[in-house]
Amino acid sequence: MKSDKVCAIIVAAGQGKRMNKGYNKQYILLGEKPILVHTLETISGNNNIDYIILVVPQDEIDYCKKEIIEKYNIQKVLLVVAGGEERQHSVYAGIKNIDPNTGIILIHDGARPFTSNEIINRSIREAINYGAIVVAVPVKDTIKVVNKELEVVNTPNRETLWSIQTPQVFSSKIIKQAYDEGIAQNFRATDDAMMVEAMGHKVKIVLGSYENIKITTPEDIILAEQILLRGEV
Ligand SMILES: Nc1ccn([C@@H]2O[C@H](COP(=O)(O)OP(=O)(O)OP(=O)(O)O)[C@@H](O)[C@H]2O)c(=O)n1
Ligand SMILES: C[C@](O)(CO)[C@H](O)COP(=O)(O)O
Repeated sequence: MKSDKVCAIIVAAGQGKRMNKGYNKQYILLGEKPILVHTLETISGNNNIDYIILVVPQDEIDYCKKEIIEKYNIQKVLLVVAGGEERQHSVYAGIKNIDPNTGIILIHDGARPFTSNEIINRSIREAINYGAIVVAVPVKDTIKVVNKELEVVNTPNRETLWSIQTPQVFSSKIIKQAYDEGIAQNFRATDDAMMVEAMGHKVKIVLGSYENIKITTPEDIILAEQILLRGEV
């Protein structure tokens, strides 16, 4: 029996509040397809990924099965499960449902439709070697740390700063242990690597792409339309 399956957990159980649409941002059409369909097509089309667990809000499970997976004929989705209050609870819902023969878990935001096969393949390869990787790009702006009064506290050296994206890819043993411990301790993490860092395991950066944006606020849609057009040329 194959004991090194690669699982992709796609977290799409947020509410898209900052998009302010009145419905979940992942159903906004980019070109002719919802954002979530673009994401799922890239992930399911990747030959290194064996199966997908899709995490969505409890009351959107049936809608996603019918209007996303069936309608757009998305392959490899083994389960659609309900997410939780914060992103980390949604990821954990996915982790708890993996096939026991899974060796690698790739975690990706449903709201990042422009990852690529090249990034996915490279990140899986590095995770096999290293155990824990995050895709990221160097920050372009100068970043300042400020206090509650908005006074500048310090300016970190930009060469040490990277903007973190997904996919984030891990050996299943490492990420499972990190999430079991982190959730039990109510540790708050805005990405998956933070959970692994908290357990003392090193995490390595894999170079991503400035096009691998997370669609968060309305102006991201304008940028996303342009990225999509460029990809279709
Ligand atoms: N409880 C949550 C919160 C977020 N996510 C997912 O995590 C990814 C990154 O989150 P973000 O872009 O911040 O999405 P939302 O939480 O939906 O946005 P907002 O904070 O504006 O409501 C998204 O694919 C989102 O669906 C999730 O699965 N479960
Ligand atoms: C995981 C993530 O995509 C890394 O940039 C991001 O932190 C998730 O977004 P959120 O706004 O924190 O939910």
